[in-house]
Amino acid sequence: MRLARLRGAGFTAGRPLCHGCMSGAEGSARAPVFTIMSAIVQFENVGLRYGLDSETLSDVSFSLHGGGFYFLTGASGAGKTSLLKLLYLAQRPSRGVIRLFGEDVVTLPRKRLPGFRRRIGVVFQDFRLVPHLSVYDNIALPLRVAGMEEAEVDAPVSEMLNWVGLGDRGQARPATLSGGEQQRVAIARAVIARPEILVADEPTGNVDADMASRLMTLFEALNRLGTTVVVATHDLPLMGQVTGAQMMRLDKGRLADPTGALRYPPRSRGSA
Ligand SMILES: Nc1ncnc2c1ncn2[C@@H]1O[C@H](COP(=O)(O)OP(=O)(O)OP(=O)(O)O)[C@@H](O)[C@H]1O
Repeated sequence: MRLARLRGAGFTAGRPLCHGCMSGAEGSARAPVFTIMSAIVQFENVGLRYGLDSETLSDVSFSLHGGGFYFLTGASGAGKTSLLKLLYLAQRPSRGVIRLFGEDVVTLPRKRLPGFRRRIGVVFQDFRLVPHLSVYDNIALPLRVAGMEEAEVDAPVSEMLNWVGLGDRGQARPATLSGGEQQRVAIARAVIARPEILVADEPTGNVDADMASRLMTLFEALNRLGTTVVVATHDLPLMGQVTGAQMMRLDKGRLADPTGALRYPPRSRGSA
């Protein structure tokens, strides 16, 4: 079923995610082809406390809609990574309600969590590549976990390697790559299986401005195919690059707008 979903989304050999999306050839001004749908993520009065410390996140309430593109911003230590961890189910909140895909995931039995996690692609701030696997095998991992037949793995992986500019590094081990190259492998691995939600924590922190812009174009291409994208970043110009994207700002663990209302980033063409 998963494979059928990947195929349905166009991920078959010879049928790329997006011709030229890494070169910007598609152009970010093109209208999204995917209509924004009902709430896919809902936080209601969520609080998070690590141990006996005071709350890292307090009274966080917001809704994200299927097919949307969202940025999460805020100063260092504001709680961005903590919020994303709640979103990709690496952490349970201390209080409040979190619904993903319409289901309450706070009270969900543990055995059901992996099924939810598989629907979410994550670009971790510290990459978390598997050190003993090649770059190629790291990127192929989600397809293999999803049960894709080996004969079908090569085309999308090779294509993804080229998109992130690592076509000649497929057999390298992660430790032999630069930080920026490892980050691109982490992004390729997160997006290759077309997750329903993509969560990326500072995904452009280690790459130059040109590569950051190209990676954002890749995220936009994925978003146009229906993936809801959530990116934590400090990079305001990058936020303004994505047409129609909205942003939330965290300030010392609280949303700057406690109602959860979203804003358009400065310089976004969608903010007019
Ligand atoms: N596992 C943990 N145990 C205890 N405290 C933690 C843990 N993880 C984060 N914190 C604390 O929570 C606060 C928010 O951290 P978090 O990493 O979520 O912020 P951030 O906005 O992502 O910061 P940055 O932009 O620097 O990555 C910090 O004070 C941090 O020390």
